[in-house]
Amino acid sequence: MPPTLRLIDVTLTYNPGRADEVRALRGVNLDVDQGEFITVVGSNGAGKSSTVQVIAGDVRPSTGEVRMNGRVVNAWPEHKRAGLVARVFDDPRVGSAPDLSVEDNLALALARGRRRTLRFALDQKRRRHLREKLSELGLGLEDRLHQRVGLLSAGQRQSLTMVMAGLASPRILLLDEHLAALDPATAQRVLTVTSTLVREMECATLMVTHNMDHAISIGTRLLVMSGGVIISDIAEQEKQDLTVKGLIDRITRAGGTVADRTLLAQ
Ligand SMILES: Nc1ncnc2c1ncn2[C@@H]1O[C@H](COP(=O)(O)OP(=O)(O)OP(=O)(O)O)[C@@H](O)[C@H]1O
Repeated sequence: MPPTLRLIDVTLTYNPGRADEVRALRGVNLDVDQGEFITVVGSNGAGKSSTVQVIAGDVRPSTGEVRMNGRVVNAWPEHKRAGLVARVFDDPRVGSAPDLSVEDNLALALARGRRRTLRFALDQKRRRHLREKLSELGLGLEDRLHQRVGLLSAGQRQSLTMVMAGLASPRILLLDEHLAALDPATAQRVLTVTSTLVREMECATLMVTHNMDHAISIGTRLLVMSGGVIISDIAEQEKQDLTVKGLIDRITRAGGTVADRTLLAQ
């Protein structure tokens, strides 16, 4: 079976041929299988977000191929990939509709997952199931099903976005610095939620983070990017023994730099 996600020699050049040309990706090769949970670190401008954008379909690679379940998807716009790819952004306000209730947001996500063949409203059984699912997160969301999402805290809202991503049954989940806007204690809680939900989803997951502790403590594989390429690909076994200092040493030895804000986040 082909990998769920495959990047073959992907390059991305912004503003080609102009004075402000930037070679954001210089040949990224990556295979991600179902169930793999990859954390991605790297200094500012390393190409992490560009990689996520190329996978999400925000931008097309300049050269190379993006494959999903064996199919080349370079030319697929974002909306065509929506059934396969779910994405959680750094801004907790982005992933859910503030004027709709928690329940209506969940119903929308569920409908998206079933490719809109489902009735919009939740029936009793599904409502019970969702309430159980929310209560497992330990954030009190199960008692706020009828409240407007705009009233939730940032951590609750980001957790809700994660649950919504799960309901859409994606094959690929992209977490683009999704903890960056949260205070450390909330980020830790949402990290636990992330771990639980990603395990249930069994998709191919990429999580971009500037927090080395998070990158080490969660997931099954760790990638380090620098200068538009992957400079280190660390498997689960090796990752388990890593310390933050060990990882930073490793990045420096591989020729990468560590951003100030990464160091500050430790
Ligand atoms: N729309 C754009 N137009 C021009 N250059 C861009 C654009 N987006 C990103 N870049 C440049 O591409 C390079 C890679 O950026 P990218 O955002 O992928 O890095 P990153 O690893 O996510 O960095 P950060 O951690 O700072 O978010 C950088 O030099 C950046 O300035």
